[in-house]
This record gives sequence, structure tokens and C-alpha cells, in this order.
Amino acid sequence: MPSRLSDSFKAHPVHLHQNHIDLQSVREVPDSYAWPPLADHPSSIGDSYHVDSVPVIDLSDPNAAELMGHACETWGVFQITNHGVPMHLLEGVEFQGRRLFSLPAQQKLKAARSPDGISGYGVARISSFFPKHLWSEGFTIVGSPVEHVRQLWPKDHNKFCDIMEKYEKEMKELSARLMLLMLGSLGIAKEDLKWGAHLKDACAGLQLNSYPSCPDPNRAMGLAAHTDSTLLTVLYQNSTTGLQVLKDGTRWVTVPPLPGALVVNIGDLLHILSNGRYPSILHRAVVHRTRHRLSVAYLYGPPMNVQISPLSKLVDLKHPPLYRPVTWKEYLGTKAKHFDKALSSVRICAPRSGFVDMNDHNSVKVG
Ligand SMILES: C=C1C[C@]23C[C@@]1(O)CC[C@H]2[C@@]12CCC[C@@](C)(C(=O)O1)[C@H]2[C@@H]3C(=O)O
Ligand SMILES: O=C(O)CCC(=O)C(=O)O
Ligand SMILES: [Fe+2]
Repeated sequence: MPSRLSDSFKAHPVHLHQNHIDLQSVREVPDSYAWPPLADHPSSIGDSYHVDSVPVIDLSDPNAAELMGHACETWGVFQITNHGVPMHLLEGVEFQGRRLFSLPAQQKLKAARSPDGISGYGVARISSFFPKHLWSEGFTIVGSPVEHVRQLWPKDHNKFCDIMEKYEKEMKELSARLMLLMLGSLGIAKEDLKWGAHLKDACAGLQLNSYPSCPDPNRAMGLAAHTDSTLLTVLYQNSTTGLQVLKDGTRWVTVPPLPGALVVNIGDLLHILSNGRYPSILHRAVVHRTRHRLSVAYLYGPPMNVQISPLSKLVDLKHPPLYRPVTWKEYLGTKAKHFDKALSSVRICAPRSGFVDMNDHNSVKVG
């Protein structure tokens, strides 16, 4: 992704609190990290009434496109198996992530993200919207990570950079393939998309997330509830649970880690492109009492300056365009300013009466 995407944050620099507290060695949750108890919505774990779970789609299944369309409309998130990304690459990325986060705090801070920057080490940007700190740390890669990684390992940055580059290449191909399947199930062909020939020239980034084990996981928050700004996000999570999605605006459903599977979630830009047919899913990451959790999100967006608006084939008298055109660059700036109100700030048409707006998260207590 050209580094100019970072211009989106110039108007809203975030002077991030850096974790001088070493979360790995804390025995009690400090007050500045203590969130209200997490049971703000019932969780579906241990709830025998709700038996549905996030769909798992085998990409080698001849019905994969149809299953995906259904999963996109009803959930906005699904897991994929048989996706073709080699297991050794997933393990390699996890190994490098662990290697990075296990460095001493002072070393990691040498690669800190600048307040108006996009890449580097730090807490998630969204943390500035909450009164309490998040129980996590992250490393964002947009464009080449070499300069930041050189700060971490002055004599040995190649291995990390090579693996991340290979992973990004695989993810870009997979994301373009997923986009075609998802659009296909809306009756949209590559040719219907002005930038259809550029699906592989997408803007994208990698977000490595680390969630240390926590002495009181019910009072801490790994990553607060949010939607991604992307078209879609492909997430690798290690074997520790933590990712939850808000189903029907009422209950948190855990997305269980499945060996070798990847989680795909719809972001705000695909919600706009689909004229509201596919919801961008509200999700969060909770933490674990004894286990360290690691996740790697591939954030896939359109070429930076392409205008994203509801596809004309999905617009008619009954379905007027719900959103005005917006570029990813502009939308990231809007998100940096308005966070969970970003989507409604580009909305031009109210939902029809009786139509449940799955993306109206503003009535939902986030956290
Ligand atoms: C391209 C991007 C999407 C993202 C902001 C970023 O510039 C790089 C980090 C991404 C991330 C990952 C964690 C959650 C999130 C909301 C955040 O604070 O940083 C997303 C951003 C997003 O999707 O808006
Ligand atoms: O760690 C997770 O499971 C979620 C990460 C996430 O939502 C993100 O990086 O945007
Ligand atoms: Fe996310």
C-alpha cells in the first residue's frame, strides 16, 4: 500500500499511550486497564438455546460461492478451510510475531508508530476512543516494514521481512479470489466493477496483534468492539480463543480457532459497495487467564484513490443508494475522527421502515 495512505491520519494524530507497564508480568489488572465486566451482552458460549455458530466454508466445495453469499448476508463473517495458504507460512508468521512481541519493551518502542503515522509498534488506533487501556499491543505493516524492523533487529531484519512479504502476497491473491466469489453471489461480475482489473493492486496492510495472558480476563479488553474499514479482512488466529462477533446486535459469539483455518470478515467498504446487503461485522477480542494470544489481520482495501459507492446493479427505485462515494483514504480519515459513527457519516439514505439495519451499531454499547 503506498505510504501516502497514512496521510489519512495527519488531521487526527493520536498520541498513544505506550505500554510502559509490562503486561506479561502484572499480577493484578491496574485500574487504568479495568473495564466494566464483559457480560454487557450474553455470550453464546454455554448457552444451549443458541446453537448456531459462525459458518465454516470449505473453498474446495463446489457450492462455496453460494454458501459464502449466505454467510455474508446473515453473518458478515465466516471461516475458510482449504484456502491454499501453506500451513508452514502461517506457522512462520506466528513464529515471527511471537519473536517480535517477546522483545523487551524498550526495544519494541524503538519501532513505535508516530502519532500521525500508520506503520510500526503501538496500541491499536481505536484505543484513543476509550477511557481505559486495551490489554494488547500491535505492530502494523503498511508498505515496506524494513525501516521499523531494522530498529528491532539491526543485524537481522531479513527473516521477518521476507516472511511477511510472502504472507502478504498469498493474502492478496486469496483476498482477490474471495472478493470475486462474494461479488459473484450478488450477481456482480469482475467487469461490473470499474476497478475489477485491479483487484490484485489493492491497498492492504498487516496488523499483528498480541494479547498477553491476563490475571482477571473478565475485567480487561483485548481489542474493543469495532468494525474494520476494509473491503474484507482475513484473520489468522493462534489456538487460543478470543475473537467474538456480535450476532444480530444482541449476543457475542466466539469464533473458535480451527487448525489451519482463516477467518474472513466484511469491512465497512464492502458494506457500502453491496449497498447494505452485506453487514460489516462488529467484533472484539477478549483475553485469556493463562494463555498468550496472537492474531494476524490482513486488511484488504481497494486501490487508495478509487471511489467506492453502492454498485449500480444493486441500486433501483426500491433500493436507493445508501452511501455517497468515498475513497479508502478518505474513509480512514473519517474513521480516525468519528470511529463508530464513520459509516453513518457517509450515509445518504435512511433505512426503509421495517428494514433491520445490521450496521446501525450506534445503538449497541461497544466495548
Ligand atoms: C489500514 C488500516 C485499518 C486499520 C487502521 C489501519 O491504518 C491500520 C490498522 C487497522 C486497524 C487494526 C485494528 C483495528 C482497527 C480499527 C485499528 O484501530 O487499526 C483497524 C483499522 C481499521 O480497519 O479502520
Ligand atoms: O485479534 C483478533 O481476533 C481481532 C483482531 C482485529 O479485529 C483486527 O486486527 O482488526
Ligand atoms: Fe478488526
